[in-house]
Amino acid sequence: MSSSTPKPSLYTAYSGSALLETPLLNKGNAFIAEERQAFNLTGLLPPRYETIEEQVERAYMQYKSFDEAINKHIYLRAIQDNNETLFYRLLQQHLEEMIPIIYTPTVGDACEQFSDIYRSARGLFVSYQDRHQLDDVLRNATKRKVKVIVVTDGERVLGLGDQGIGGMGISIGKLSLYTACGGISPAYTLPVMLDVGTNNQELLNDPMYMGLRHKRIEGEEYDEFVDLFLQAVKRRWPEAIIQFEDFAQPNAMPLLNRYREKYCCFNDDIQGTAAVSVGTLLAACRSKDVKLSAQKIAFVGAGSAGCGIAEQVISQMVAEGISESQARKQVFMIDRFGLLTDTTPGLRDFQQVLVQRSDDIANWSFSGEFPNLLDVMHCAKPGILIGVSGQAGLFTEQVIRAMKKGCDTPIVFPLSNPSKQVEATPEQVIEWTDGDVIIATGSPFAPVTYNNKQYPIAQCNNSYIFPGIGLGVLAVKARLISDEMLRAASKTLAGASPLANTGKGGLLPPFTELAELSKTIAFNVAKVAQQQGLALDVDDEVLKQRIEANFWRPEYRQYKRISA
Ligand SMILES: NC(=O)C1=CN([C@@H]2O[C@H](COP(=O)(O)OP(=O)(O)OC[C@H]3O[C@@H](n4cnc5c(N)ncnc54)[C@H](O)[C@@H]3O)[C@@H](O)[C@H]2O)C=CC1
Ligand SMILES: CC(=O)C(=O)O
Ligand SMILES: [Mg+2]
Repeated sequence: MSSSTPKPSLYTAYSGSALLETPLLNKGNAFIAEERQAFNLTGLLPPRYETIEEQVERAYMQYKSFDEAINKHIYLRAIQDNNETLFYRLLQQHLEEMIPIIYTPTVGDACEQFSDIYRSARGLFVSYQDRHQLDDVLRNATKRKVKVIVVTDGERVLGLGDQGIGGMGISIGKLSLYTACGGISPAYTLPVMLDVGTNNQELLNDPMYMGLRHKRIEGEEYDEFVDLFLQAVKRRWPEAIIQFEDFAQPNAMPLLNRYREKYCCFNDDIQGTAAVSVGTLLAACRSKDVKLSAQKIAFVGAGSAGCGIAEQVISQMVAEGISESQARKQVFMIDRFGLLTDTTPGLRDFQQVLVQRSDDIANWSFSGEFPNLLDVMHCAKPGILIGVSGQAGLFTEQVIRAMKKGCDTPIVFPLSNPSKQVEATPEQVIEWTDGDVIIATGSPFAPVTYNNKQYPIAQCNNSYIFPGIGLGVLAVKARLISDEMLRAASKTLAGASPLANTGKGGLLPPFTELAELSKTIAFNVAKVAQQQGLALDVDDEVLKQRIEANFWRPEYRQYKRISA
């Protein structure tokens, strides 16, 4: 991808080693002779000028020399910390190969090993001990004009539980996708780790662990700290989008509810996941020529992601014409102790509205206190099964075979990340359904060949949604991120399904098409924001131009010197 007009020169006061050590500005051997002279770089670089294409070639050769995914990750992160333009150019050229390295599944290993593999600083570590000087902390950020923040407290990183400070890895990975797939300039992105301690004893015992070495701060103190942080963000970058990422269940929904009307924020695991899942389900239903509202759907894992998707599924069913109470009857939430019913104790408020009524399951036969997943398969006969439990192997052969007996062409989405936490592998699901299945996973899986037929495996991951949301929100300076805006993203994704559109190919378009798709998502999201009075009212042509103008490309600019 290359822009038609060269970018204007960039004026900078940096020079010498400071310029080479600023990843947003560093060009390595791509500094031309005049720049080397003007910026005191002569002698600091090998003499030969190189184009970015030549640099990419060398970097790719070096990348290939690593066998293990985690080492490839460390290598790519080092390039990112040295020369961001080169990093994104390399990524752009090898997107399909490298997304699993910078994102799920390898980012999971990077979070687990964060302190062991730590090389250099990136983003902001906002720690509880610094709570009285958050304005100073934010002022220290190396980026001056921040437009997108991904913030985590590391308590539920993918399906890997509490990773403490290691959560920074997921904020970094998400923002890399904002740039690679949503064109948000890396100059405007900021990964944030809110360090409130960790309850992961292994980390607390680990001499290498770099975070605060105490149990997590909880309750009022925690809430106050998050609030102080958000207020400081608002003062420093009033228009920034804040993406809450990988907060654990007790905090995820309350934080979203507390701030969704106040700040331009969203929770990726609740809302982004709901948008991508409903979009992918709509595509799956369209390819089967059935309506989502005619389906029964079972969830394994009634947490943030599960309940977020379920509510969005219900909205979609209602939009298709059935009543809300009927829609709720068609949704079966299964958690650790079985099906959520009106007699299940200790449910959170967002779970209570998703229970089955005892009356409605009175004629079910099951032996435990609550029906388990297999009972739900036998008694409800759902056509859709979604896994968001973070627990590997919960979709057993017995479960999948029972499901297949009860419906035509099951739709099975084991969405837990990273790959090692998946509820069942695509290979297993395809075998247990004799190849008659529509499948999508949260992490990438290679296509499966079964009975001489090839099955591409769609990656139903919120990364299809958030880059386009970011691009759209920034294009019209939206004040808030509404459910309707997320629904527009979801619908756009559903409309781009090769399988639903042509009867062939993947359920979702490949990641290599995501940059273009993100622009369409951005446009549709921005239109809805305008209609809701949440954004600048520009006409469609101007909106398209703004989206293009905001879309950063990894190309070097020429530098001109300004005095310090
Ligand atoms: N594909 C995607 O885009 C996304 C995938 N996810 C994945 O979903 C998983 C869950 O994420 P959240 O909902 O945020 O976490 P969460 O902790 O809020 O929810 C997980 C739920 O699973 C339940 N669970 C645990 N063991 C179970 C069992 N044996 N049977 C039934 N339920 C069980 C827990 O009690 C909990 O309620 C993670 O693995 C995450 O990686 C989350 C967001 C996006
Ligand atoms: C994809 C994602 O956000 C998660 O697994 O938490
Ligand atoms: Mg997440």
